[in-house]
Amino acid sequence: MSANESDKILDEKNSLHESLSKLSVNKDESDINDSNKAANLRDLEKKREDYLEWPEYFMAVAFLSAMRSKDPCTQVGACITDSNNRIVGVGYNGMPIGCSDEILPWGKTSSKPLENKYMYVCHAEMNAIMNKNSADLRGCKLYVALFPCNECAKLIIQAGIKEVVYMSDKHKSKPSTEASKMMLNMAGVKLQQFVPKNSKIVIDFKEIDWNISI
Ligand SMILES: Nc1ccn([C@H]2C[C@H](O)[C@@H](COP(=O)(O)O)O2)c(=O)n1
Ligand SMILES: [Zn+2]
Repeated sequence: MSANESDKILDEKNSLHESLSKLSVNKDESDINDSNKAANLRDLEKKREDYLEWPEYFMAVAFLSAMRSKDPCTQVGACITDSNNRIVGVGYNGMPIGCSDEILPWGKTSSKPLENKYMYVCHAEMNAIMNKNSADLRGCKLYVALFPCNECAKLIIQAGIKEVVYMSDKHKSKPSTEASKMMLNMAGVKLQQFVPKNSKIVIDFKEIDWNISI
């Protein structure tokens, strides 16, 4: 055999080898795809593990209702639940029913108390209690974004709510928070700061594959 012929045979052999190894990579990829598909199908036959737990769900409901607030500075939501984990009241901070939130002030820096929101705004906790859809709130839990003020603490206690789960205690050095804590502790209301398991809970209408046109 000539040197030319032997080079040609070697080239053909190499190219065959290359094609075979490409085929085997493609086969590996397709094996991985198949096993991913099988795993996904198996997942659809099992209970989901990444569902929202009750506290996450109730705090998320509180935060969602806060999004209804027209307060330009602080939006607070509250959610009350009974011992069967049923939501029995939801509220957010806003002006009293029948009092126009176009007319009453939303500012807080006027030297005239009547021109600030504080005189008028109903707090989220108050609204959640007033909006209750069950006969009474004895033994219920209240989930709220901000620690309740002293006025709301009185309502919580009188309503018979037994536990407050709050997210932020950022006004802890205010006298109204101190008075609130004193009363809630005296009345035996359990206070628990919420530690979120999810840093984000997202509702993305566009991500949901239900043929929704947005
Ligand atoms: N636990 C709380 C604390 C506050 N709020 C509401 C009441 C006002 O609209 C606002 C406080 O005004 P800021 O001084 O933060 O501008 O937040 C509530 O509903 N519940
Ligand atoms: Zn309050």
